[in-house]
Amino acid sequence: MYAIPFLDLPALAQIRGTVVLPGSKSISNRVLLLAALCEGTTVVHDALDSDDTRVMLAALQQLGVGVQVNGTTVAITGCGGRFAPSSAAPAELFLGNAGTAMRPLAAVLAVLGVPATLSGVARMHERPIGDLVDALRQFGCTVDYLGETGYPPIRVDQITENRQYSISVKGNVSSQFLTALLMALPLAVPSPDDQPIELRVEGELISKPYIEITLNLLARFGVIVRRDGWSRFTIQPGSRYRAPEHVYVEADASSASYFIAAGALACEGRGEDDCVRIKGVGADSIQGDIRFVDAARAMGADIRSGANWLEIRRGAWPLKAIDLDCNHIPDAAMTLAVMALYAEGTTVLRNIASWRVKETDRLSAMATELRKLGATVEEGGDFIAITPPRELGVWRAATIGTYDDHRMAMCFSLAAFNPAGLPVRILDPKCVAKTFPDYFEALLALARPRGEVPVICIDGPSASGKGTLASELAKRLGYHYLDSGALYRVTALAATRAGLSLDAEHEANIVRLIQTLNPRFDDGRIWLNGEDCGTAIRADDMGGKASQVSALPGVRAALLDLQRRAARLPGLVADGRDMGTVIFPQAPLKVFLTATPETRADRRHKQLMANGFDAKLSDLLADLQARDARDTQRSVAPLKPAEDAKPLDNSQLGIEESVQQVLSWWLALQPFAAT
Ligand SMILES: Nc1ncnc2c1ncn2[C@@H]1O[C@H](COP(=O)(O)OP(=O)(O)O)[C@@H](O)[C@H]1O
Ligand SMILES: Nc1ccn([C@H]2C[C@H](O)[C@@H](COP(=O)(O)OP(=O)(O)O)O2)c(=O)n1
Repeated sequence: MYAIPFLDLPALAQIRGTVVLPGSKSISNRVLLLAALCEGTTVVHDALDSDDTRVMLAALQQLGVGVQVNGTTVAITGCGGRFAPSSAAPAELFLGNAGTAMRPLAAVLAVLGVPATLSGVARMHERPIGDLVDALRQFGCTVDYLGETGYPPIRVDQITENRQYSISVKGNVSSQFLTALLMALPLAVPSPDDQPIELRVEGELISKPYIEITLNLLARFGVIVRRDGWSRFTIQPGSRYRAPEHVYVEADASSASYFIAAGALACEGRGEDDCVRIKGVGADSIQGDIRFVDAARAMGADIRSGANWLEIRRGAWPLKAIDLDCNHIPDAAMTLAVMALYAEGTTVLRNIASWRVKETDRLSAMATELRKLGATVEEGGDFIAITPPRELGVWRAATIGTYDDHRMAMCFSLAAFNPAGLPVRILDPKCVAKTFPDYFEALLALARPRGEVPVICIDGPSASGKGTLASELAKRLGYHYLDSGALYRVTALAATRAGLSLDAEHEANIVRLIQTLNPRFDDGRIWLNGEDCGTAIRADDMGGKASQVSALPGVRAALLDLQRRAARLPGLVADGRDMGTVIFPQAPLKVFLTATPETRADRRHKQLMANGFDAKLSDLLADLQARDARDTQRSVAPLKPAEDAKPLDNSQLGIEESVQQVLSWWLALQPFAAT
């Protein structure tokens, strides 16, 4: 996950490969709650691990439900409808911004009469719950507003006897209200002698497919609800939830929409494997958003599907504009809005008033951000009409606001396929954690850049602070980091261990040795054939040895490809001696970092001491000067600034000042207009 203020996506050209999507949020949270209401244990497989499922699990634990998480497998030991919070005081449940937790939990607790308060983040307190509360009150439930009437936070308490068995609920604001009632009310009629409960939907029911998911899952847990059209549902007496032992969660169909769209935009392949392949969700899906497939086909996508897979290629190009009632796919419809940027003509998405009460006012947010890219957008009460930029010159490199809305962030990543070849800046990319924490990693693993992957080179002499600066820049930009010196150090370590002298006579053997080495860098650690060799290569004498092997032309050639392959999306910061001159000569920013020899020797001394190595300052100074001499005077790829490198002497600068300087150089090179 990219927990950084912004992520710059370089212009993307193509996409192909297989993606395994995380589990569906809607199914995961329903299944977790239903399992909690059963007697016995249900093992939920392939569950989504995200912000919204975490708040659900935390709430269930607070209510005394047994929860055991092992990756994406969650074992829930239910309470058979009798929650047992650990303390006698009302449970205080914090539900973040998860509508799929707030609404059903509120209903279940109210129907069971379990005293509790339910709250969330500020946006959750702006998302309506009044229609649900009105329905619950008809059934004798006690629900009070703790803030503004009609919105969370709320408090539920003991249920009263004053109940009706024919309850009306409005269907036009959020289908989650009906879902919540359908999940909660069976708890009230466990005996065959109970009265049936009739639920009447007033007004048009929106997002019907989500109700189908609910009914489907209720049946999986042993409760059959009778449905008459979409306006009357009957909860039968004798309803009891039964643990199905194992439940498999489908991959999220809404998350699939981004990869379906990306394939339609940028997978021109025709070969068997030359496609975007989505695993875990397909034609047999119970999720409403699978119908996004039809909408994407209508826009021109070439899609094949099996029971639980999809294969996507570009079909018609440019895409075809559509005019579509999107009431059945409110979430995935956002993806259509961004696909509209690539269509001929104006795309109109209708009947999407519910966008206004989602994670943010999605109608207004979508219109604002699409306009930043150069599109012409008309925003109505319940529709949006999008006309793409007229010509290439109208596209703009935009800084996309994401409004703490995962779908805004994911949708707008698709703008990186723009024909103008412009990058896209996504603000607060970590908001995808709501449903798909590794979304950007998954996208970037399959996408190819339109041009070169952006690279920042930091070259300079030993102990000038290259590694510190480069790794910090990488962290802040969400880029990969290449510590090229570590490759020479690993080579020196392996050659020394193999008893090879580090000279020209043994060059061929050292080169052969490199071919067998399999260094792996992960999370700041360096693995060599399964051994964590991070400490060994930092030993006092290993810098000098690395410098010796690095003077051998064969060694440099053998390590060349390995270094270039490190340039992966979304970008790379590389440090070494010849990053700017030899390895990445096309890099848009090259920095030549220096500091006086005394400063550098002093830094290295402190660093070694802090790491538990003993070293004498005067020896270090002498070693460093010898190394400078060898690195600058060798025949191949000597240490020297690239012609277009920016010099930075950080003798008098702190680490943060150096980072800020280079960041400001980098940001000044980007085409984003200030927003
Ligand atoms: N600008 C700076 N000011 C003070 N100390 C620094 C600065 N940059 C780096 N250092 C410190 O100097 C030491 C050597 O830095 P390092 O990044 O390992 O250098 P290099 O990769 O160039 O050999 C580290 O302990 C680091 O914390
Ligand atoms: N791109 C590179 C990186 C390092 N080297 C060589 C030269 C250096 O003296 C050694 C060790 O590099 P490293 O960056 O780890 O050394 P310092 O941390 O700067 O002391 O490797 C190189 O020749 N080319």
